[in-house]
Amino acid sequence: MHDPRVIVALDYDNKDTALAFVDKLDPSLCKLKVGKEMFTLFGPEFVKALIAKGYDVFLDLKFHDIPNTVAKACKAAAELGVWMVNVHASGGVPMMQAAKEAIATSTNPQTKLIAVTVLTSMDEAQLADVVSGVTPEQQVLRLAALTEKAGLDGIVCSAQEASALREKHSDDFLLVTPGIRPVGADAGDQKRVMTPPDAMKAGVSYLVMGRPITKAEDPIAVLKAVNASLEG
Ligand SMILES: O=C(O)c1cc(=O)[nH]c(=O)n1[C@@H]1O[C@H](COP(=O)(O)O)[C@@H](O)[C@H]1O
Repeated sequence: MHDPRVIVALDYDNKDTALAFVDKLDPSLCKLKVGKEMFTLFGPEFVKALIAKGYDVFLDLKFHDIPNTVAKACKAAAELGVWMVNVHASGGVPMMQAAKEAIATSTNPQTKLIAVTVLTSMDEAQLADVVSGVTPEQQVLRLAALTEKAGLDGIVCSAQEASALREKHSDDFLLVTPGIRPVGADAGDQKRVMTPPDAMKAGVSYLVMGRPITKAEDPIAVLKAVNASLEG
């Protein structure tokens, strides 16, 4: 079956607005991401409603805590029936391994587990405030190696790091990239950005896009244009 490459970030504060948008889509056009805002407002029932409509749902709660806590949270997330969940790679290998093992013993063991490396909103200066002496690309490569060692399915990174990552990781290691901006779109708080076709050419697996689609006058038209731009 056709596997859509775009994951639309449903970052709405209103369930009806989100569902009105989703009702104009179909699961062949995109996957859907539910993040901290919508999950906090509308909870697991909202996630289950999207899954019931046939969508692959990425539950983006970016868990980062001690291994036992993250493992239990990941198991609970997998048991909602989501397609993918994520943790922060900087939580370390034991935390990531515990999360992977917990998903494997859940009722939905095929749930994909990926780890966030360096947030796409961070540039070199911001990263230097947190960890000195490394560029974003070096830090992403380091955390990607840890993630692979822990046996996860892939990482969240920016498309700017994708070609360097593909030199070290095979095509089945998922690179999921937010910070995707079509030419001329407002970057907002994103710092490490790339256009959809350039991201695909760099070796990305899935593109996460929020505001360039959800804030557009005609979101469906923008999504279809992005999909068409990936086919070339
Ligand atoms: O894990 C994520 O999805 C994520 C990681 C990251 O490094 N950067 C990032 O922007 N995201 C998410 O990706 C989405 C990007 O949305 P837009 O900037 O509106 O396209 C948001 O929902 C973020 O929470």
